[in-house]
Amino acid sequence: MKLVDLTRNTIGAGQDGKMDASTIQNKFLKTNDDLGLVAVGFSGGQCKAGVDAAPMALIESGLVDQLQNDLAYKVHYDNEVHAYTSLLPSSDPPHRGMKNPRAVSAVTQELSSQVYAHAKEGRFVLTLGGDHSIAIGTISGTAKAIRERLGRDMAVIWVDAHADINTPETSDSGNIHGMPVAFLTGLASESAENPFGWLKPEHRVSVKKLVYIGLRDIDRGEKRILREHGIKAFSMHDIDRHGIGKVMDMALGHIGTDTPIHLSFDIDALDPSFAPSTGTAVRGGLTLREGDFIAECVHETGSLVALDLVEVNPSLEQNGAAETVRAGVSIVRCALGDTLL
Ligand SMILES: NC(=[NH2+])NCCC[C@H](N)C(=O)O
Ligand SMILES: [Mn+2]
Ligand SMILES: [Mn+2]
Repeated sequence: MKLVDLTRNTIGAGQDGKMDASTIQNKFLKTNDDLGLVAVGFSGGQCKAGVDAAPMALIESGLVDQLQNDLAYKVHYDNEVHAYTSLLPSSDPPHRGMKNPRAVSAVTQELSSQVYAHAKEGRFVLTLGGDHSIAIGTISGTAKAIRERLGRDMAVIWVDAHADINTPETSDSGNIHGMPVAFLTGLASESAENPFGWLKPEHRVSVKKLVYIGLRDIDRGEKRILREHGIKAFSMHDIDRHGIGKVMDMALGHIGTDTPIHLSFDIDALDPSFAPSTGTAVRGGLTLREGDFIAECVHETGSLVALDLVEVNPSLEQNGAAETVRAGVSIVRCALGDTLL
């Protein structure tokens, strides 16, 4: 394992006169500047149309351009927003109360191997969603690649108003975007008829390496799951009490310095005044600055290996769409090492 190289921890141009992708040396990636980008235009984990248009909106607002030109990343991108239409079943009746189970399963399985292919090369993986069900694909893909490359388990920081840890049985809505964490941690029962039977042990993450930030709308069954498994969670109440600085110290302290981190950022973690265009907005959320700060702190660890940005829905609250997209771009930039100075 590479140690943090303090000589690179300087601001601006390196010795060769070229900008570094980041001044923070990443401990777990092959290079500091290779970035795999996957754009996922998928909305089947919930019922509102429009979240599939987010990757295009983010890219059109200049995200890829900024990653390449401002932040000096080598972006590996197939120039396609994947809708996975050929994988979608013609008929997809509910299963154990889940809506669109076959579609979500097929799409996340394919996405998992796309993310895996980037992560296996030692690249940072940025995935633009789509609804949060896609995290079944992204996190399983990075977890598997990190195990194979480094022989390590990966941690997940889940920034969200919601815990998304319903099992099909505890879910009231049947929307799979409220369940990805249950499948990824193996908490959703693993009977033979599980549509996510393709998820194998190497795809999973431990509940012990899972940390939530920003929670404020948790279903009854989810509260029980969080309590029973002693899952680390920082709610908006905790952020009000301690401040975001202390909360980040505690969250990162729980993970430790020797563990690769996958950050899954649901834009609805932000208060609707900053990010109104999202399918399940909840009042009382993070300020944009707090969201950026979370992303900056995770970047600073030098342990971040992947980022998801999900649940931007430009067709909702049309007046706020541009602002929500801008908030998403800002979070991504901060997680990738953009700093003010
Ligand atoms: N990724 C999200 N925005 N999830 C919202 C989930 C809302 C609710 N807990 C449900 O299970 O349906
Ligand atoms: Mn959410
Ligand atoms: Mn979510």
